[in-house]
Amino acid sequence: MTSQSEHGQEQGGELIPKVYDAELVSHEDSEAVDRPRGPVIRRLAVECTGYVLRRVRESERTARWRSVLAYRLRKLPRDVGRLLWFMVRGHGRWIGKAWTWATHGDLRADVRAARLAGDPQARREAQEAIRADAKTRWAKLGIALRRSVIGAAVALALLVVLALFEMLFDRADMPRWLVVVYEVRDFLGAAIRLVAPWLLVVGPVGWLVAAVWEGRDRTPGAGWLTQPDRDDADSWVDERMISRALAHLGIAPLNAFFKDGGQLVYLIAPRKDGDGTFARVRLPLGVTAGMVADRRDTLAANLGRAALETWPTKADEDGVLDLWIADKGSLGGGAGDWPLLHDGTVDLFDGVPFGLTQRGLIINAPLFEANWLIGGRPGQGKTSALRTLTLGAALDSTAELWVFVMGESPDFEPLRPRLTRYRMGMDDKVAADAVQALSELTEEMERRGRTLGAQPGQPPKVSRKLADRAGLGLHPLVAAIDECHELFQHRKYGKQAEELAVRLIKRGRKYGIILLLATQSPTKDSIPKEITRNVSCGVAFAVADHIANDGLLGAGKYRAGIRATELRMKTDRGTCVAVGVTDEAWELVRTFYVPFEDGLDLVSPIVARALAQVVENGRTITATAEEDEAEPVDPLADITHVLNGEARVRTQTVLVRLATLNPAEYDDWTFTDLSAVLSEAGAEPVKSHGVKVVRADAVAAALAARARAEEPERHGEANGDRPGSRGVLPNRLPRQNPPSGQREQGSGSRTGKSRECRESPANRGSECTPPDSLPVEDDGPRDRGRDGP
Ligand SMILES: Nc1ncnc2c1ncn2[C@@H]1O[C@H](COP(=O)(O)OP(=O)(O)OP(=O)(O)O)[C@@H](O)[C@H]1O
Repeated sequence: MTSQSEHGQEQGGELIPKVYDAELVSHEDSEAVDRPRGPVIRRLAVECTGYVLRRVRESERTARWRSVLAYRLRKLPRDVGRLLWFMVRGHGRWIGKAWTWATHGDLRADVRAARLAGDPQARREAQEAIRADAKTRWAKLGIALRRSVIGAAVALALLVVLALFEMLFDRADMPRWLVVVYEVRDFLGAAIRLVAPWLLVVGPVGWLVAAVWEGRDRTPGAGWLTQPDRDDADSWVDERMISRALAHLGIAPLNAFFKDGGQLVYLIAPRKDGDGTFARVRLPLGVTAGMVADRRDTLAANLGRAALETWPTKADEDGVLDLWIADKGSLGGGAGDWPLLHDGTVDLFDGVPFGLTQRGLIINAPLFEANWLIGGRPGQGKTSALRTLTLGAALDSTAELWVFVMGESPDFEPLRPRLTRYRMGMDDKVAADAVQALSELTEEMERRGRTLGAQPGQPPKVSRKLADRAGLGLHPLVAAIDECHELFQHRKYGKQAEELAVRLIKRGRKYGIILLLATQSPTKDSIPKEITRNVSCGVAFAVADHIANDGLLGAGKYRAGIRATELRMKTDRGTCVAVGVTDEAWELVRTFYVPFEDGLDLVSPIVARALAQVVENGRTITATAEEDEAEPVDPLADITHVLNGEARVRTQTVLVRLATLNPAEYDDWTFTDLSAVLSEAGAEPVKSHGVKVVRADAVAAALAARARAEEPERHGEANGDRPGSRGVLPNRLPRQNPPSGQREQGSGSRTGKSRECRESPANRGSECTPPDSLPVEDDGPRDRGRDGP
């Protein structure tokens, strides 16, 4: 029991402690009480300090201000000297202004000008203006003085009366309003006593600050106050630098603007943008972005940059300047390795890695729903760029690729196994095949239109899903034509090629037909205007003039400062100006380069990968990419053929027969052409019965002599590289010409190599040649090779 009363009561078998004194506390307070106090406070302090320190350290602004502060401390002596100089100059300017005011300097200048101009009327008026001004000035001064004296006298009289009244009467006996007046007087007196000593200090300081302000540097901007001494000072561009550079361009309205103390409005203050600085400036009245772009060299020099590193272009309005300035030297060096060099695939609907922008970002160039026009002076990287795009397309296993090279160049040889059509050469046959291909592409476009229309929901364009359905034949079809000016300027096929290409460019995009054109010569004659107008992606490597520039990039681009004329031959090889490849108005692109030259072939492994992908994805493509190369036209052999075993045939008849045999080649032949070929071979036409005839024995002798002459040449070729070839071709390079045996048969017939037959735009609906077929007689399109994957 005793123990129960001391320790508590027992309830239900449990001992309840006895409470002698207590206080009601909340749950939180009780928790706080329960926790040991010391560690909590310490932890809180540590956490707070850590948070503050982190914020301080992380804050970019703090870092910047620290750097500015350190810079200013280092520059303190120079700044103090500068401020002193401003103060002196400020006083000087005030004195100058006071002197001008006091002596009516501006009006006197008018008098002087009138005297010099010999205009007595203007002079008299200016002198009268001085007199009137002086009179008004003194009158105003008199009024101000009078008002001040009267005011001071009234105030003094009031104070004296108040003082006397206070001497005579006690304030307690005064009426309330009078007490208030005394209180106001006392308050004002106290305030003046308090402020006066401060005024003695603040007054002179304010005076000095005003003098410094008056004497401040009035050149544009005020960056000197904040610009820190940075490690990357070379890259540092600020408003002051830009304003100063613009102020010294020699553009009259800009000069006047700055002379009058104008300050430019920066719609976007200079900010880091990739490997450079970007700013957007509203230009003053009378100045356009084009005027600044015209003085790009001076602007670049003023900014301490190369012209290529300075890009003044028009923003949305003519009066707004977009200025991008590269960090010094950042545009040197190539774009690095192509991201798909060693692995990776492409979805053509997403684009192909093409190069690095000036901002250092990779451009995934759009291919689907796009057409490209690539151009520039020789040897600047057009073909390589075209090849990179085609290689990218090859890595999309659904894409079908056609390539036409209108010149003797092996740049696309390694791609051959992946190409559905490939023609290369300078002869008319390649041009004829290219036109044929364009014509078939337009037919294919119509077919695709019908196929799309038959799909549920009538989709307006090909989608990835539709392209993947092999049965529909809506896969991406990329047709690349290198040196396309040769085609568009072709005396026979040029016009037709132009019409077909324009139709394809205008309408083929949504059907997955993509045209890539590259040219050395982007003039208005070589590249039809309609093509320039309608291609979505324009790429200009170094070009010679504004005509070529706008021919590739679109009208008005040169004017707007988007200029590939600034790119230097050789130095800027591989760098181009491109429009339409990103959402930006233009890009300066360092293109990726996949080498195929000097024995280094990195293209073939990619093609091998592409082929493997095609097989892996269940598409059918065989290594029979070697198209049946057309046998080069052999006029001598053709003449023998049309002589038909007759001993003599009239030249007129030979010409008619030749035109029937091969209209593409001989349709426009005249006697001169025939005679030239025969004379060169030593079988010139002779006169017989008053008409010119071709003698069969002379032609046969000429053919035999040629065969004898060619024999050692062929042996020589077998033992070494062919002269004039660019780059080293892979071993598996297919034969370009038919075997000599076939040539000697000289019948003018064409040979068709073995190939597999699958459905393709080219052969869809037509009969296929069985594998290992014998020479075919047909003269129609001969490169109906294997289909697209
Ligand atoms: N992006 C690049 N980076 C580095 N070098 C390049 C690049 N593109 C091209 N080159 C170099 O320039 C050379 C010429 O390139 P390419 O054949 O593509 O020029 P082109 O403009 O097509 O010339 P042409 O008009 O004579 O056909 C290449 O062999 C290569 O050495």
